[in-house]
Amino acid sequence: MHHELEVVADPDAVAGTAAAFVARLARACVQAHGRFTFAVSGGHTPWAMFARLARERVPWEHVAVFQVDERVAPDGDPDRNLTHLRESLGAAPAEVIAMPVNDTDLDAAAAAYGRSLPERLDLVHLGLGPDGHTASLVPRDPVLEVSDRLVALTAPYMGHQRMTLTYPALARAQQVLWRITGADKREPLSRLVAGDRSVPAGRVEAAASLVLADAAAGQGPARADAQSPASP
Ligand SMILES: O=C1O[C@H](COP(=O)(O)O)[C@@H](O)[C@H](O)[C@H]1O
Repeated sequence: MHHELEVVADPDAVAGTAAAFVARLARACVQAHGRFTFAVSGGHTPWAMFARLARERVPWEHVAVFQVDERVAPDGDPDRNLTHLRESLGAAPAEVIAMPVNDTDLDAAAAAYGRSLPERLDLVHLGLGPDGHTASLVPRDPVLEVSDRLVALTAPYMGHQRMTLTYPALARAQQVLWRITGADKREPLSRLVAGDRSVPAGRVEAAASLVLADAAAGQGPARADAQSPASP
């Protein structure tokens, strides 16, 4: 698929540009159809963007936040994406639809989460691992081949089993926003924008894709690719 790439100076500029993009899209979607459906990824780097987003003009009472992926770990665990998401959103009155990773029957829980997803996700926010993973679509895991479910479980990866949206769920995105920082992402970023399907991120399909990267990640071959202003 085609990715628009915008390279900005540093992680702070990525966070600010991404937050402004999300806020503009949220306002436009709420004005157009009364709701903004937003799926968010986890990891270590998104939270600066969410802290900035909390200061933007967003119609939070009309925002539904879904999770892109989650570690199977207890509520409040520092490894849970939800823990950081809730902290970052603070008092923003968004509806958060958490992945049910504490259910005893995780397969049934994943299927139930799949049923809760809307037909259309206005925005899916994704990160990129140094190994080319995105969401919890991790290299060599059978989850990469799941085509009949919207939500699935992985084998243990970096300390935890994960629940993740699958490629068919990500394909419900009207817009994907990738937020990529750091020199360790340079190689996978090059592969992503080149459409290299040998890395998990390269297999994501969606209606539109904007890649926001800092200079450390966006140097090299990726930098020569298309650049465009970040507006929805
Ligand atoms: O494990 C994960 O890592 C990726 C990348 O995280 P980042 O902090 O390096 O951007 C993330 O997108 C995914 O949601 C997460 O579970």
